[in-house]
Amino acid sequence: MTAPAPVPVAVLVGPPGAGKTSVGRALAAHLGVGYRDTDDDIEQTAGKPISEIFIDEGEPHFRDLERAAVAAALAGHDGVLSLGGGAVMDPASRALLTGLPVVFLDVSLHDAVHRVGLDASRPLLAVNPRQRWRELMEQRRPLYTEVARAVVSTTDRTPDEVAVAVLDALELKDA
Ligand SMILES: Nc1ncnc2c1ncn2[C@@H]1O[C@H](COP(=O)(O)OP(=O)(O)O)[C@@H](O)[C@H]1O
Ligand SMILES: O=C(O)C1=C[C@@H](OP(=O)(O)O)[C@@H](O)[C@H](O)C1
Ligand SMILES: [Mg+2]
Repeated sequence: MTAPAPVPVAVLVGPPGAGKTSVGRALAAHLGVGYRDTDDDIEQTAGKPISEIFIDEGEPHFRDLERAAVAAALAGHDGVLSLGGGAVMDPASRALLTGLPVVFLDVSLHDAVHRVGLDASRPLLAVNPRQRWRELMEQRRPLYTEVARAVVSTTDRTPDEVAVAVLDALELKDA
């Protein structure tokens, strides 16, 4: 008999600057489980930072790597998983999220841009970050909402406070 495939205990989605990576680490520590981030997996596969993938091969290539990274992580991780902010744009990735404990980390424009505006490591926000972030969110908010079992705001909260709110939202408090 083959062992059942691992299922992540929580999957975090949301826009850049929502705090997916910071909250994901805090949540994994609270739960005593492993942490995985598809952006880290992509950088490992490519052997270079995301900013360089965008410069050298362009966004479509990054999205191909991201689709593969999401599929691999969802099939092979039983801890906390954070996705890159644009991962939900891919229909195949959205389909893979069906039925999983997905949390949409929401955040105000003000807080997000304060956290990551003009950040060279996020090429999509490298120019005119306020406008770019607003446009990204207009396009993606329905997708984050579609895949999520719960929505948790990270505005005016520390990553630890958000992690506790995620535990609550997913009813993992006694886990
Ligand atoms: N709740 C928070 N309050 C203040 N700063 C935060 C919070 N969450 C994340 N940050 C900071 O914002 C930046 C982006 O956070 P990160 O976790 O990488 O977000 P994401 O993965 O959603 O893009 C980092 O510098 C991080 O330290
Ligand atoms: O929103 C996006 O399209 C992106 C978000 C980034 O991850 P974070 O959401 O963790 O910042 C990273 O995957 C890449 O720069 C593209
Ligand atoms: Mg991140």
